[in-house]
Amino acid sequence: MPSKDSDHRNGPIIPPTRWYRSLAAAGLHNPAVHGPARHWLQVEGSFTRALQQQCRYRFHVEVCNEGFAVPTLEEARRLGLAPRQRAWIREVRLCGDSQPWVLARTVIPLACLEGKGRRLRNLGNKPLGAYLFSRPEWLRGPLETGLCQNTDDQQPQLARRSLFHRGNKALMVGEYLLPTLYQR
Ligand SMILES: C=C(O[C@@H]1C=C(C(=O)O)C=C[C@H]1O)C(=O)O
Repeated sequence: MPSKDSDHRNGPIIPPTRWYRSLAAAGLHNPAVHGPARHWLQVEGSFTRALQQQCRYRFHVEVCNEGFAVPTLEEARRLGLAPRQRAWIREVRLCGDSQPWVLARTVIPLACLEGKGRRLRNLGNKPLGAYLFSRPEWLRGPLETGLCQNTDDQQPQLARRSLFHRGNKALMVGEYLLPTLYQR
C-alpha cells in the first residue's frame, strides 16, 4: 500500500506493537498504562463519540491510506486469515480541535465487504465508529492493550484494539493514542 507517511517528518506513524489480552497484563511490562492514558485505553462504546465529547469545537477524520493490502502476519493470525490474503486496510488520523489525537488502523477481510458491507470501502472521512455503532448486527469483542515499540515521545506509545463481529465475520480496529490526547 503506498504510504503518504513513510517517515516521521510527516507526523506520527503506526508503530510495531505488542498486544496483551488485558490492561493489567500490559501493565506488568509498562506501568504507563495506569497513567493518564488509562481512561482512553478502557473507553467502551464508540471511541469516536468519546473523542467528540472532548473537543471544544471540531472533530474530524483524516484518511492517510486506504486500499487492498496484505495484513501483517500477526493481524492475519488474529483474524483467522490465510497468510498473504489481502484485506481492505484503512489508516486514519482522528483529530480533535485540528490536532491528531489518535491513529487508527482497521483491517477488513474480504468476507466483511460482501453485501451491505461494501459500504465499508466508501467511508471516506466519515468515522467507522458511526457505521459500526449504528448497526446492531456488529458486536465488539474484548479490548486488547498494546505497547508500541518505539522511543520517540511524539509517537504513539500505547494502543488498544478489538475485533468487531457480524455473525461469523470479523474486522479488527486498532487505535494508537498520541500523547497530545492524554497529556493535555
Ligand atoms: C471503531 C470506531 O471508529 C473509529 C473511527 C475509525 C475510522 O474512521 O477509521 C477508526 C477507529 C475508531 O476509533 C469507534 O468510534 O469506536
